Amino acid sequence: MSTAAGRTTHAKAILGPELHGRLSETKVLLVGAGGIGCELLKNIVLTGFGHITLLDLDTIDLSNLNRQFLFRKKDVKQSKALVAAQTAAPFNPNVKITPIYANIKEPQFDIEWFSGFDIVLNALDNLDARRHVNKMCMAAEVPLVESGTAGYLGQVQPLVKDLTECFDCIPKPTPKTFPVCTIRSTPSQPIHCIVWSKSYLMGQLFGEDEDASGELDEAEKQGENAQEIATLRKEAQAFSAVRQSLRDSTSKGSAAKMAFQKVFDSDIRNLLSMADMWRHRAPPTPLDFDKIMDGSFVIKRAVPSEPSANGHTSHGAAPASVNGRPGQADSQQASSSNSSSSKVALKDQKKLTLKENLELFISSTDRLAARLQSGEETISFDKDDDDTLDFVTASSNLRSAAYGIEEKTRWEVKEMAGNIIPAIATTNAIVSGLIVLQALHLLRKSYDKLRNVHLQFKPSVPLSAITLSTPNPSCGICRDTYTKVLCDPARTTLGDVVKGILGQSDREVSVYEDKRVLADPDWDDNYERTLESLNVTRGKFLTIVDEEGEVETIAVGLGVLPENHPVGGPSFILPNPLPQPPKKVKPASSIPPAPLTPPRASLKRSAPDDDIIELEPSAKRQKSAANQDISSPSKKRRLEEDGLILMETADEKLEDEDVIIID
Ligand SMILES: Nc1ncnc2c1ncn2[C@@H]1O[C@H](COP(=O)(O)OP(=O)(O)OP(=O)(O)O)[C@@H](O)[C@H]1O
Ligand SMILES: [Zn+2]
Repeated sequence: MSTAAGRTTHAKAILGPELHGRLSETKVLLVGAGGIGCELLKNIVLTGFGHITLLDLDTIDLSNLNRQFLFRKKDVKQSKALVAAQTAAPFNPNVKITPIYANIKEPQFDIEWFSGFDIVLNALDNLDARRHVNKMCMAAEVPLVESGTAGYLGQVQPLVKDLTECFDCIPKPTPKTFPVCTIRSTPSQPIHCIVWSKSYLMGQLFGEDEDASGELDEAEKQGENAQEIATLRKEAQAFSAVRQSLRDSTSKGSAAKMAFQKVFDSDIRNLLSMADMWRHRAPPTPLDFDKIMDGSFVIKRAVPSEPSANGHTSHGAAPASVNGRPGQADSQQASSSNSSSSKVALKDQKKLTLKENLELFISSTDRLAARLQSGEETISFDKDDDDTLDFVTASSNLRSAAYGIEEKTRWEVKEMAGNIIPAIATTNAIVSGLIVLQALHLLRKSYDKLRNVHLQFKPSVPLSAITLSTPNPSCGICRDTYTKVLCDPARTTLGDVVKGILGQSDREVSVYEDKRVLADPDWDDNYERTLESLNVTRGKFLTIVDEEGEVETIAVGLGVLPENHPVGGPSFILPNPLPQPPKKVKPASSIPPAPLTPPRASLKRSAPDDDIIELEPSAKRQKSAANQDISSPSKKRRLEEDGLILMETADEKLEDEDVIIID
């Protein structure tokens, strides 16, 4: 349609004239101009939102162009927020888009700033920024729509202070980890070899000179096999000669062979000497550098000395193979048949032979060694650094060959090592549409229509909409009573703020900034100090915790004095009226009460630089028992790391489910 009137006809008919009229006045903050953000910006511009602030800290990368349709090749390296705003503004002549190229965590984006919006839409990709925006929205009492996608999965969650759960009401599961011994001596899956290579071997050869003993001490405490730990300790110490050789420019060519022989031959022989370890699992085969190079290497897959109860080994015992090609006696034949198929396969998607992996190991080790010799102090894995990706591909595949595990292509290694789940433009588009629907419910205040919507891999019910839960009474974010103090931190003391906020109340309190304890009832030295000297400045929160646990915590957001504040006027402005935190809801009896105060003994200090200690504010340590057992199926790992909890399986808990009603 060519005219502005024509452009809005449908939106007006669907939304009704009242809401449609209001949208042009609505102030929306969109955080993130990536995969979801670009789609969402296009949607809200076309829906008729009139005042959009778009914020993103990043510049456009070539790899964004396949799904971030507001960007073109010429825009690479430009600010995402600026280019997205320029591209989308002409979609609606009545829209005003304010792009900001910055990190949302910067101090100028304080409570006051957030309060200027009617609604906030998150299109972020990390837990830290999501948690930050959640807290700011709770503090400023601005409704927020949270979202995320991972491959075919997606989620949209509207969050309103005091009405729904906030983003932090449910603790997020920690990323999946593997036991040390699985990674270091008994891998059974390709991912174990990849993690070993990128997190352990890279560190040992090219990282800081550390002996990794802390990790092994911890593993021993956790009850992992003591003899195995002792072997691993010896193995770690023996890295120093290889490290030196890699850093020595006269050892050209020999360092890679030395590293190979240590890691794929002698370390494996050491492990094999521990007979117990291989009773129920197939033992690895030490690799022979020279024989692989001349094509005569034979992997004889041994079987465990005792089959396990179900008759299976922990990883399949493959038949003998020559240079990594099962059942092929002629290695030349193996590599030539492989190279003919590789003509059609893309280079990165081709599985390498054992010899090709060894050659890649040598060349990537040489390249990384040359970088160390020319002054780079440490090198760690980066999926976009070809040298490190080649090294991790080659070394993880060599380890896989030794353990009879399937090898992976460079492309697959990049995905697995970089924790990459391919981003799918369609998923982002669906989720962006759902965000707008939830935003419209919020703006209408149709709270009964709000839903937590999941896009799931279930063809019969691709979308499920779940009724929202009420806030978790133990949440350390949305149960706090938020207020703000405008001040000049160079002239305002901690005591000015805390005593000012408490007013007539004689409650005993502890005061925190994030995890730092600044004061408690027995220790008030810092009350005399200025906020600036305590590094408590604009955008930060002072948390005032009631020692008796009778009333909820007060979180004081610090802002700046207004521009028209008289010079020489008071150094701070308290809120009026003062905050009145509600009585604390007692946790359910099954939940052990969290300690309400930090241990007293640790709070007594004399030296001035001891004036601040780090602790979790007690109110934040309470967790509901019901929230403790969230499991994390590996397929969903990335999304969960990003803080979105998905349903376990597609068939799961749809009692609350209802079909999304688009109105
Ligand atoms: N603290 C933050 N402040 C502002 N913007 C942020 C912050 N954290 C993340 N972002 C932005 O959120 C967007 C998330 O988009 P998306 O998940 O598509 O990531 P991407 O970086 O574009 O793609 P990929 O990670 O797949 O390469 C990114 O543009 C990123 O710059
Ligand atoms: Zn909460």
